[in-house]
Parts: sequence; C-alpha cells; structure tokens
Amino acid sequence: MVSNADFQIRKVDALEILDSRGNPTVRVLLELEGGRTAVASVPSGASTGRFEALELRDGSDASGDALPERPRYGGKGVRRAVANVRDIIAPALIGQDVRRQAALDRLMLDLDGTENKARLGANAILGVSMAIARGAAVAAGLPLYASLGGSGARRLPVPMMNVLNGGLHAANALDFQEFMIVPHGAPTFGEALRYGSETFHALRALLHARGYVTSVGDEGGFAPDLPDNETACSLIVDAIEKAGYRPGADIAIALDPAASSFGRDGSYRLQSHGTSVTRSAHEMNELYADWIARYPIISLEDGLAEDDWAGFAKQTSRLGDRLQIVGDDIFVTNPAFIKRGIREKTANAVLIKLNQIGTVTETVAAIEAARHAGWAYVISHRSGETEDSFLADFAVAMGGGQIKTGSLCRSERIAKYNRLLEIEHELGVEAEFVSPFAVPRV
Ligand SMILES: O=C(O)[C@@H](CO)OP(=O)(O)O
Ligand SMILES: [Mg+2]
Repeated sequence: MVSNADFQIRKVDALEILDSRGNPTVRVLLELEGGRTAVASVPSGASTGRFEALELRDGSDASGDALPERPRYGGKGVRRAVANVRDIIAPALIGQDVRRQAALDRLMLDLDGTENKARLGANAILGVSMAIARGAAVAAGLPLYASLGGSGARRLPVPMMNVLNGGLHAANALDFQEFMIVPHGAPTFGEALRYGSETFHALRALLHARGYVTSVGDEGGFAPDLPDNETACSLIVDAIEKAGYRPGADIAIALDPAASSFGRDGSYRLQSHGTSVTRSAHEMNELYADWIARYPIISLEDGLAEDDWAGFAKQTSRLGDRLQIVGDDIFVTNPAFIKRGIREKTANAVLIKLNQIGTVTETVAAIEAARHAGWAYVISHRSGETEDSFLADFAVAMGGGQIKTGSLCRSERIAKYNRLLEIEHELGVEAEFVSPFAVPRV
C-alpha cells in the first residue's frame, strides 16, 4: 500500500562526480520517508548559449583546496553547488511531498532569487529537480516516463545520432559541430537504433578505407580531419548506402553547425581546405539551401548564431517549409525566448535541454510554449553527459517524437538508447514510433 508518507522527502544529499569528459558535475541523492531512494546526475555543455542558466563552478579561490596554487580541477569543481544542495536546498525540502514538482521547483527558484540561478547554481537546482521527479515515480511504483507523462506516454522518439563531430566537440578542423543520422523510416525504435548502428559501422569502414582516422569526439561521433564541412554530408550518404539503406527515405541527415561558435554580429568564418572564408547570414542561408537540394537533410539546428534573430527569421521563411529549423543557443530552453521566436517566426522547432533552464517545471513550460505554437521540439543531451538515462524517460513522457543523444559508441550516450529499448520493450504493442518528418525530396 502506498501512503502519503512514502512521498515525503526525508533527506537530500549531493556529491561531486565526473561527467563523460572527466569534468566535475553534480549528483543528487534523495531519500523518502518510505525508505525509497532516487538519484539524478546533471549534464554539462561545451557550446553553451550566452543566456543559459548559470552552471556554478568553484573558481580558483573558492576551491577549498589545501594547495591554493593548484586549484581542484583547475577551478572547475562543483563543491559549492554540492554545498548549496546540502546546506540551503535540503533543509527547505525536508518533509515536502515529491508529487508537488512545480511547487518545489518554485521553492528553489525563490531560494535562489536571481534571474539565471546564479546564487545556488542551475546544476544544484536541476539535480534536485530531476531527483524529485524520479522520487515521485519511484514512490508511486511507476516508471519515470509514465509518472511524468501519464498513460498517454507511449511514443518512442526518432533519434538524431551524431556520427561526425566537429566544432567545439572535436580537435579536428571541421567548423560544423554535429552531423547526425536520423533513421526516421524505421518501423520501430529498436529498428531505428539498428539502422543507426549499422550505418555508424559502415561509416567507420568508409573512413578507414579513405585514410581518415576513426577516433571519436565528445559525443562519440568520428572526428576525422575532413577537408570541409560538405564532405561530411557526402560521406554520410555513402555510409547510409553502404549499410543497405535509402538516403532520405530510411535515414536522413540532421545538422547542428552550432554557428555561435564560428559566427557573431551576422558574420560567419568557415574553414575550407585549410583557408578561411567569411560569409554573411544570407550567404550561409544560401549555402544551406544548396545543400538541402543535394543531400537528404531534414533538420538544421543553430545554422546561425545566437545573436542573429533576423538571419534566423530569413532562414525560416526561405527554408522552413522544406525542413525543420531548430533553435538551440538562441532560445536556451527559455519560455520567454521561445515566445519571442514564435512571434518573430525565428524557427519552427526548439531544442530542449533541461540544464539550459534549470528545473523540470520550466523545461515542461518551454515545451508547452512550443507545442502551443505547433512547433516541433527535440529533447537533447549535453556534450558532457553521465550514465543517467533520465533523458530517455523524459523524451517519451513529453511525446514530441524526437531525441538527440549522440553517437553509438560511448556508454553515456548508449545508456539513453538502451533505456529507450527497455521502455519500448515494456510498452510492448502499445509502443508507438511515428516519424515527425516528411521524406526529403533530393
Ligand atoms: O549544441 C548542442 O546541441 C549540444 C548537444 O549536442 O552541445 P553542448 O552540450 O556542447 O552545448
Ligand atoms: Mg546545438
């Protein structure tokens, strides 16, 4: 028998753990009166948007280290965030009911009292917020996706798999950060994962045969020194065919150039065959239009920089009926920015990252704003991840049918894919897998 006491928080604790890049991050441990426990770990980005909620790092003076000349983790530790969970957030949450997610998230916002969670740290607050969501599920005896999404939560997301890494996620010369395959023509999630994995391995063989390295970047995609960005698209098409699939119909391409990392003030600096070229937003949009005509691209994220609202709106009016235009750095999962984007027709989709905004409740509000406008939304990992698979359940709960969670050879990414397989298995014949995309005409 489940009783109200089972949902009451008895203890909140936190510790500093490492993420997939070997950088410190926050893990929160929650204990409920009934004795059940919940754990959540916070991811961390590299190509972060300027207006993201603040990820609290210790800095060299606040490290608390015995050897001040050698700060812990170069000042990147999260001991202060951990201490904020233990000393400030925990006392306010003891005795509270984990089913009241919105109220408890609000309580943390009030404790923090800043616009961007600068006092307690978005990493501290999000860790607790996720642990509360998981605690509510555990106490109710429900899987997280069902607890968060209700009985209608049975749509498995189409994965965007990042098979070639560049930009800030790799040490190669590619300016564009992510070249992803999207197996949207598969009949089920499990089959989509197989399509993706087979294509990933075909790509490895192709790279090897053409004399490129097959080492990987931060999200597990290969990171070869290709002569230019476009070569990545043609290689992916070759890999899809080599794996026995139809480019476009079975597996399409999604791009995240993460243009804030090579562009600002409407000017974009690209490398090609070792030389650098500067392009305007208009020229970037023409470049994408040209690629879309020649490659089966169905989604373009951050094709322009976070400060280029005008360029984004032009891109959306020029290309938005042919493909998904996703805003990441420009919206930073912030409902206010998304609403501006909807008014100004900046994009037609939004990338959703829990730690950009810092609570589960605000993330859901961001998704609701997108849904209300008929925009698509893609639930996304960060380039620094942990083995926590919260994201997989969250994507099924939110029902948008899209997840971006990296490549197919690093366990912090695979943890999400494997959890989605588990959910699909558990849902059985009730599981749905519906492509949100039309087949691209190339
Ligand atoms: O730009 C992105 O979409 C993300 C995730 O792929 O990268 P990061 O976490 O480094 O911001
Ligand atoms: Mg991005």
